[in-house]
This record gives sequence, C-alpha cells and structure tokens, in this order.
Amino acid sequence: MAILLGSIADDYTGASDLANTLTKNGLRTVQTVGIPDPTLALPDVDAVVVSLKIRSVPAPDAVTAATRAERWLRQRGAGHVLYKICSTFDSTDAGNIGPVTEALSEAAGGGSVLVTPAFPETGRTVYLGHLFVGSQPLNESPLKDHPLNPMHDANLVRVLARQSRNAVGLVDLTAIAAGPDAVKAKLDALRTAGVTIAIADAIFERDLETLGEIALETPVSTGASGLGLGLARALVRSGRISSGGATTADAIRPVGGLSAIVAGSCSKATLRQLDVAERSMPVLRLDPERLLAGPDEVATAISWAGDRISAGPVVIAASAAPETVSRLQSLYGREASGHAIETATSIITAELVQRGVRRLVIAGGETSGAAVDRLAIPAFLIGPEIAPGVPVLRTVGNTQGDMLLALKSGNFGGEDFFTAALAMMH
Ligand SMILES: Nc1ncnc2c1ncn2[C@@H]1O[C@H](COP(=O)(O)OP(=O)(O)O)[C@@H](O)[C@H]1O
Ligand SMILES: O=C(O)[C@H](O)C(=O)COP(=O)(O)O
Repeated sequence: MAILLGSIADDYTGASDLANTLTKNGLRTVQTVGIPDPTLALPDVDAVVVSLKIRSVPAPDAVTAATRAERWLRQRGAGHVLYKICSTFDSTDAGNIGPVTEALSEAAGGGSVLVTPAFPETGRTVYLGHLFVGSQPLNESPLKDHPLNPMHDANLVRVLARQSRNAVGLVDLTAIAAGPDAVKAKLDALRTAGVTIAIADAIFERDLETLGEIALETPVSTGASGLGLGLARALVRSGRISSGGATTADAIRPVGGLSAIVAGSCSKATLRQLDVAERSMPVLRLDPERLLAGPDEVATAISWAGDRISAGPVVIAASAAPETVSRLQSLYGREASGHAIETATSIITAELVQRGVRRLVIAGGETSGAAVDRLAIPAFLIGPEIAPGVPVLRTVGNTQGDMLLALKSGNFGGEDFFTAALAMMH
C-alpha cells in the first residue's frame, strides 16, 4: 500500500473529521486506530489517518507515539505528514501541539512548518494569528470552559510559543491573499530569522488551498481539517491522485443490530443535542460522583440499557454543564475525574456491544478514544458525512463483526445530530 498523504490525529474524533474531509475532496482514505497490526488487510488508499489518543497525555508520551506513527507512514510512502489537531487548538501550556510539531519536523529533517486550525466550514477562522469560533474569539467561546483544556488565549502565536522550545512566527492573511510565492517569501524570511514554525491565517477555503499547496512542498504541517482540505485539493490538482476519487458506498452497507449513543462531551453543542434527543429516545444522565465512587453507577446504567435497548436506541450520558464539571473537578481533580469517567463510559459502551449494539454514536474525542480502544477496533472505512466534521465510520477487522459508528467531535453537529446519525446507520 503506497500512500501519498499521512496524518497523525491527536484524538479519534479529530481523526474521523479529517478522514471525512480528505474523502470529500477526492482522496481514498482509511482511519487506523494507532499503528495497525501488519496482518490487518487495509484497502488501497491515497491517505491514511492514524488516530492516537495523545491530546491530553504527558508531552514525552505524545512525542513518542507521534514519531512512531510518522515512521510508519513514511515507510508506506507518505511524502507529507499532517499532525491533525483540534480546530479550537485544544491544548495546555504543557502541549502537546508544540512538542509534537517540533518532534515531527526534526524527524523529517527540519524546515518550515505551517500551523493553522482554520476550518471555515465549522466557523473556525484565523486572523493575525487570532482564532475565532464563529464570531467569538477563542477565549470568549464555550471552549473557555473545556473540561480538560480550557482555552483562555485566542492569540495562537502566543499559545504555541508557550508550549514550544523554539520561537513561533506568523504568516498573515496579506501574504496568503497575495498567493503562494508571497507565502514562500514570508516563510523564507522567517527561516532567515531562525523561525521555522509559523501560525498561518485563513478565513476562506481559498486561503487553505494556498496553504495546502505550500505545505505539500514540505514534509510536515500541523492543523485541523481545513488544512487537510488544502492538502487534498493540492494533491488532486497535482495529478498525483490516480483513482477516480473516493467512494463511501462500501462503508455504509447495513450492519443491522441494535443502536445506542454514549456521550462524554460536555461541550455546549453536545449538551443541546442531548436535550433534543430526550424528546424521542430514553436518555440516562449518569451521576458523575457515583461514577467516581465505585462500580455501582456503571452497573445501574447497564441494567437500565438492558431493559430498553431491544425496543430502540438509548442514550447514556456523563455530560454535564460547566459549573457541575468544575465542582466535580474541585473534588476529584481535572485529569483524575476525566480519566475515570472516560473509563466508565468505555465500560458501558463495551457492555452495550456485548448486548447486540452494532450502530453506535459516541460524543467526545477523549470519550471516543477510550471506548474504541476498549472495543479493540483496529481501523475504519469512511462513510458519508452526517454533519460537517462527522462521517459514518465502518469498522475494519473488528473481532465482533462489522459495526457502524459516528465519533462526534464535541462541538460539531446540529441539535438533531443524534437522530440524524442513527437515520443514516442501518
Ligand atoms: N460530568 C462530568 N464531569 C467532569 N468531567 C466529565 C463529565 N462528563 C465527562 N467528563 C469528561 O470530560 C472530558 C470530555 O472530553 P471529550 O470526550 O474529548 O469531549 P469533547 O469532544 O467535547 O472535548 C472527558 O475526559 C470526560 O471523561
Ligand atoms: O474540532 C476538530 O478539529 C476536531 O474534530 C477535533 O479535534 C475535535 O476534538 P473533540 O475533543 O472531539 O472536540
């Protein structure tokens, strides 16, 4: 399998988001969960997105996992590797966007690295290095209340510099609007000043097409799905994509079985989606303190689901509003409570699959990672898009048989996302 484009995603929802974008823009794509076993039969593709769960782990661990994945991708022909991060730049001053970006670049021999989380389709734009979520600067958006990495600074040059060893530059919109030569000149000037990593502005897809063309001439870039769009379109324009484009038909074939939704995201969008879902299906709101106190809440949830699941889809949610999350974290700690709840929701998910669920929606990046790891799913084919950034996924090599999943980024999807997702999965 010789591929043209590789990507390493820092969480599983972000991986499926990017895989969706690459597929929509003409690249046959597969999403793997970590580095796949050599015996796993993968389809012939143009791009591979390796999902890792490294957004919120210690930076040295993230660097080790990411550089291993980069080597695997290069061995399979990837000339360019995109480090897929969150479109809201989810990270802390400890990383991991800076440390991983620097490590991937060093492993690839250095050189300029463009960094942009812009993803206009979902309202993520960057101007003079400042990230906007819709009309709000990042630090005034709901991302300021994220349970694991609350974002308090919209100036990404500052944010990235605080978590990097080296200085961080800016390629501003004026250069990007002037075209590829101007961007190259800006990068050359930064390199002359000793700066190789630069935040790039982007407001529209045309800006991302310019950035993708330049990035493709370098070995590494860092960004969200918008940069993936630019890279994919540059590859198609270059004539290097020999296939007749990507199809999702294989992925969406029915799998049957029961259906369920598990939510761990505490994003504003997910909380709204849960409220709307409650109008049409049973929703169990887990008690997070009981989840942390012992196994009883998990057992109660499994029993509750067992009584209902044969009659139709159920929703089991740990998700809570920011003030509730903060109170729990003050009692049990941010990382400890997050990890414990991810573990609990992953156990519940595995028990649902044991009871016949084969069509599964999981809301939340870390929540999805914990659940997919417990299910030991090795890879996914990419199906049709449910909502911007969220495709249907079909398992590859799953020991319990084919399943259809949607790994929903916390912030993505309309208020009816859960019913819309299940309506596409049969
Ligand atoms: N009620 C709660 N209180 C505190 N933390 C929670 C609660 N429910 C879920 N969490 C944790 O919040 C984090 C949500 O992260 P994630 O799943 O990545 O969602 P998102 O995609 O919105 O970022 C996870 O660590 C999850 O375990
Ligand atoms: O927002 C994005 O770019 C990605 O879809 C992503 O990384 C989402 O992460 P989350 O933790 O699921 O919000």
